[in-house]
Amino acid sequence: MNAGDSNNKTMVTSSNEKSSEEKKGTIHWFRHGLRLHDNPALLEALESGGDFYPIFIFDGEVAGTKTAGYNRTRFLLESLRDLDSSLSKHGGRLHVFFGDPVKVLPKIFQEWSIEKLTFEQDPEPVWTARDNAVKKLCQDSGVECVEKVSHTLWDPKEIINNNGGCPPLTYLLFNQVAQAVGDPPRPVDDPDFSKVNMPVTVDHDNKFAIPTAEKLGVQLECKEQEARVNNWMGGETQALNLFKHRVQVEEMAFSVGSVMPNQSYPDLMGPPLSMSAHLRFGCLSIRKLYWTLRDAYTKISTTKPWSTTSVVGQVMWREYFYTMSVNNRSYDKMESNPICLNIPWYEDNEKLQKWTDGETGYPWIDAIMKQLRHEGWIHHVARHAVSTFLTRGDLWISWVDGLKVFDRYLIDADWSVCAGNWMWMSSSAFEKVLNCPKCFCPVRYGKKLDPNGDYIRRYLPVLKDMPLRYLFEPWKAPKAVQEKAKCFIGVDYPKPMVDHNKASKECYNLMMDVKRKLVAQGPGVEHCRPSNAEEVHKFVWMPGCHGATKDHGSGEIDEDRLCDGLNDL
Ligand SMILES: Cc1cc2nc3c(=O)[nH]c(=O)nc-3n(C[C@H](O)[C@H](O)[C@H](O)COP(=O)(O)OP(=O)(O)OC[C@H]3O[C@@H](n4cnc5c(N)ncnc54)[C@H](O)[C@@H]3O)c2cc1C
Repeated sequence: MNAGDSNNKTMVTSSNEKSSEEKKGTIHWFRHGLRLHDNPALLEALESGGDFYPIFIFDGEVAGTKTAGYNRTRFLLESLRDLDSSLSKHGGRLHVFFGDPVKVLPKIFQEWSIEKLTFEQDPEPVWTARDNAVKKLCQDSGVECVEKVSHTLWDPKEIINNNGGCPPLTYLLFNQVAQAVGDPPRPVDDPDFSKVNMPVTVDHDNKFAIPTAEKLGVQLECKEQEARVNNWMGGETQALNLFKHRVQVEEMAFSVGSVMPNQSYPDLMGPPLSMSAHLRFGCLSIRKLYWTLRDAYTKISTTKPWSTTSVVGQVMWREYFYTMSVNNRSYDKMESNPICLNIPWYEDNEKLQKWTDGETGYPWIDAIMKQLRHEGWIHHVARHAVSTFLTRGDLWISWVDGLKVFDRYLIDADWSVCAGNWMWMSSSAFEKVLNCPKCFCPVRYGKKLDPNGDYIRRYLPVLKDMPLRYLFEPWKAPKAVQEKAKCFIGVDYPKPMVDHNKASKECYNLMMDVKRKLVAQGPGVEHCRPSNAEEVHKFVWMPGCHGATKDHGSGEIDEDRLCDGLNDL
């Protein structure tokens, strides 16, 4: 047996209680990793020969279903349908069950004479109790249980062990530890179904069928979700098509000495190009993405080694946030989270609701929040805009509240990646660059990224006839202009909920207070934070913004020194 085999990162629970003649079936249990390619646990199942049963179990939580809104649920169901269709090309099908895996599995172990269960490691601590219970169940019932690492590039526990037992708290440190551990494994071969028999159970009652969102109790949240303007579709087939396209785009960028065109030249209006939701559900293998891009980069940029500034470096952010969360069940909280600073955020449900509903009165912020609800995906730069507005930029409301909203509406919302990004952006950093009211001004930032206002007009049709001059601050439009645009501010579209100039200065001073108190307390709490200002500049889209702040002691901020590069707006 392969227990503890660290080479191929396999963890096995086994028992010899029953003889192998009595049992011949193998189950591969899909949870994340909703793909056939680069799926080492699936390969292990197929290697066994005999009867093979691919399954998925809805237990009310799997793959983040507990908190998912309509768009993410639909994305998951599409991914399952795609998987089912791919399996049917090999003569099989996906068998879907409902209930607690510890109750569902014993029945099918018996009914299908199962001797082996395989699954991909779900590294986040929210899944540990479930998987430990299933491993124990296998042990008790004499079923070999094989778990393989392929949702992440490295086994997060290996990184933690190599960092002296604790997670690397900065991205820089994470990269150093990962480098010391060595290259991640390359993708494994595509599956070969020729050795197995896939019994397709007659299912007159459709009891193994993939349910609808309604059956799962998830309803459309608004009519725009049906329209699918930007058509994000789940499934391995979609993921691989998109991947092919993305590789071409990245290769083209490498060949002209550029990196990360998706982030450097944000296209808010274009067709979906992001792979994050496919990576989140495992429709696309992270190792396939990493190695294809790294190889392409190395081939083209022969002089410069691949680096953390390329899209490969972006993928490392995902690893970093996953690794940090592994031993931390409170990673998505503030008070009980040992790597998050406690900040006395305001509690203001009314303001939180306005932000959630896209009714802040700042069109740039509201358009983003509408897109989030309608389509389930918003660009990285848009995430910066709304996360800073909610937290340190304007409203001084906890990142945990923002996380809950993202976790419901984003199709790529990952328990650890989402919380990690919110924590990093909002609460635990005193980097001057992040404490920059002008950089994150909801008017200036929007003008820079949506210079013609097309994005705002698409997601806020109520403002479609507002002249560009007033589009980002429509409250300044004279009454006659509002009348002509058929949009009265305060009636058809809200007045700004806060005055950004005042609110951002208050937030700045509050953040400085937190900093002063922490400094006075002596050696600081080790917490998740940016490594340095340069990293913030790479992570957050602030072109030309140098973030040089000067606090005159009285809380007065020298705004001209805050972000020289944005003066041209
Ligand atoms: C407040 C906030 C919340 C976020 N929540 C999530 C989330 O729940 N899930 C999620 O996948 N991303 C999240 N991100 C990160 C980022 O916005 C998305 O990963 C990115 O927009 C995906 O676009 P892309 O696929 O074109 O990225 P690319 O630039 O092409 O990067 C390739 C892949 O690297 C990973 N990646 C890139 N940036 C990051 C990052 N900052 N952190 C972690 N992984 C990254 C993603 O898997 C992405 O698909 C969040 C960012 C912020 C500021």
